[in-house]
Amino acid sequence: MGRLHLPDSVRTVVLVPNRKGLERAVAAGASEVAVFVSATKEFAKRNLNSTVDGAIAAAAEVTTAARALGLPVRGYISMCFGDPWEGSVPVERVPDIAKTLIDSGVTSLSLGDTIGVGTPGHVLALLGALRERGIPTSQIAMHFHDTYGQALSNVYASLTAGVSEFDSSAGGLGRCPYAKGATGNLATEDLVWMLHGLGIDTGIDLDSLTDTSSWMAEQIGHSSPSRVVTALRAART
Ligand SMILES: CC(C)(COP(=O)([O-])OP(=O)([O-])OC[C@H]1O[C@@H](n2cnc3c(N)ncnc32)[C@H](O)[C@@H]1OP(=O)([O-])[O-])[C@@H](O)C(=O)NCCC(=O)NCCSC(=O)C[C@@](C)(O)CC(=O)[O-]
Repeated sequence: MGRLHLPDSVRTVVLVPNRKGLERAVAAGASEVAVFVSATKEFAKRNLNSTVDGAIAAAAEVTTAARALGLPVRGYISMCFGDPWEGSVPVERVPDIAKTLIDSGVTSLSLGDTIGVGTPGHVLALLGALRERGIPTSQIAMHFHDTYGQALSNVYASLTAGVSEFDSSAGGLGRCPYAKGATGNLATEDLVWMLHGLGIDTGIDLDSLTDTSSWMAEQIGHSSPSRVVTALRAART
């Protein structure tokens, strides 16, 4: 992070698994930190070398310390929809974890469809269950992967339920190396194209973003899975 020269308008949110991570993020100048837990036992073990409850306890400890420093904290819950080893994750499993994170002081939640198996019906059922638990959509971001091609539909369903914050990655690059079968996050370009089509101003220059993610894809040696990047590049030839 020390080598990034970012404008003040850019928020750097750093995933931290424990106090050591928090200390390193603060030293690097992070403007926000994110703790991350799992709705499934197997991923808690593989991703955090912990149990579901152990990871939540560690996240609560980091949250308390981060909040004492005045840092916003986002609480990620992975595997909210399905898990490669445990299969479909029942809706009722997530609200308790979400409520515990909120009660521990996180300023917002991000519900992860880590392996991209979620569908709009499941998204609406999950957001409804959280609303019934008293967790407003204003505190919820959604984190979709596009493994089954459902990410944009899931965003649209989330928008209809009142969610206005979504995670995505430039060019759809990046994936979680600890989740078997996980593909890249929802591509920012695909998300922005849809949002602009809905008349939602993102402030993002799609052509510049496409240039950047095309350059990134070249640096890491694999093409961007983003349909919009592919289409915009083809339209320029
Ligand atoms: C949590 C641990 C460390 C437990 O791993 P562990 O082995 O149980 O931890 P440990 O306390 O025994 O430490 C092992 C070594 O790591 C060091 N260590 C310990 N902590 C840190 C730290 N923060 N920064 C740097 N070094 C650290 C520690 O100092 C020690 O070093 P040694 O003494 O052996 O030289 C490990 O399981 C881990 O790093 N997990 C995170 C893996 C990861 O980055 N996963 C991807 C995150 S993205 C994601 O989860 C999905 C999400 C959130 O994006 C949304 C979604 O799609 O679901």
